[in-house]
Amino acid sequence: MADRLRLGVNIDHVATLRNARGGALPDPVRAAVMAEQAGADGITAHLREDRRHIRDADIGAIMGAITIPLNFEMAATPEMQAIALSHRPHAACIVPERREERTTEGGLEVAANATWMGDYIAPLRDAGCRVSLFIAADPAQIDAAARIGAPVIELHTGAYCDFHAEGDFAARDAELARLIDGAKQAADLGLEVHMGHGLSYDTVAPIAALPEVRELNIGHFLIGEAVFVGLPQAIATMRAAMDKARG
Ligand SMILES: CC(=O)[C@@H](O)[C@H](O)COP(=O)(O)O
Ligand SMILES: NCC(=O)COP(=O)(O)O
Repeated sequence: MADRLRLGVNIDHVATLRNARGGALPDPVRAAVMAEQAGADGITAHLREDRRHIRDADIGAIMGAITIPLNFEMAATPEMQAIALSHRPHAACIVPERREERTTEGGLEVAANATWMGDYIAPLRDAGCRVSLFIAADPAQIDAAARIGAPVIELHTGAYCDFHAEGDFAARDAELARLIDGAKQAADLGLEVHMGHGLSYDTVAPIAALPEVRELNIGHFLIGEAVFVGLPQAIATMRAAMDKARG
C-alpha cells in the first residue's frame, strides 16, 4: 500500500546484549532476519564511533542476510562516510553523536553547518543512498535540511516520549504539537518525514496518526519487549498499534 506507514526496527540493543559478555550471542543478524520475517519494513543499525553496540562486521552481515532495506545510522564523520560508501546501504541517516551520551540526545545542527553538511551528504546521495537527517522538530533545522538537498528527515521523538514517561503531559503535548507542526512544514517543503527515538506502545499512536509521516524507526522499546514476549510478538503488537492509529 502506497501510504502504509513503514516500521524500521532498530536492532542496536541486541548488540548491546551481545557485547555485554564479549561473545557472539545474541546475534544482531538473527534479530534482523527475525524482524523481517515478523513484518518489519526495514532494519536500522547505528554504527557508533565508539562501537558500543553495532560493530563494523555487523553491517555487511546484516545487509547480506535481509531482503528489506538497511537504514545505516551514522555520525557525520569521514570514517563513517567511507564505511557507508563501501556498503552503499539503502539509506544513510546522519545522527549527532557524543561519546559521553547514553543515547542520542538531540538533533543535528544543520542550520549552522548547512554548507559543510550539504557537502558531506552529497557523495552519499550520489552513491544512491537515501540520505536522512536526524533533527529536532525545529523550523530552522527543517528548512535547512530541505535547502541542502536532504530528501528525508527523521524528527527526534525523544523529548515527547520522555515527558510522557515523566507524567508531564502538558510538556508532552507541547512537544507533540511541535512534531505535528514540523511534519507539516517538512511535507510542504517536499521532504519525506520519518520519526523515531523512544517510541513505545504507549506513545506511538499520536505519531503514527500523522498523515505526513512515512516511516517510524523503533528499537530500544521493541528489544526490551522481546525479552518478555519475543521479537515477532513485539513487532506484531507495534505494527497493530501503528495500523490502528493510522485508521
Ligand atoms: C538516532 C536514534 O534515536 C537512534 O536510532 C540511535 O541509535 C540511538 O542511539 P542508541 O541506539 O545508541 O541508543
Ligand atoms: N532513529 C530512531 C531509532 O532508530 C530507534 O530509536 P529507539 O527506539 O531505539 O530509541
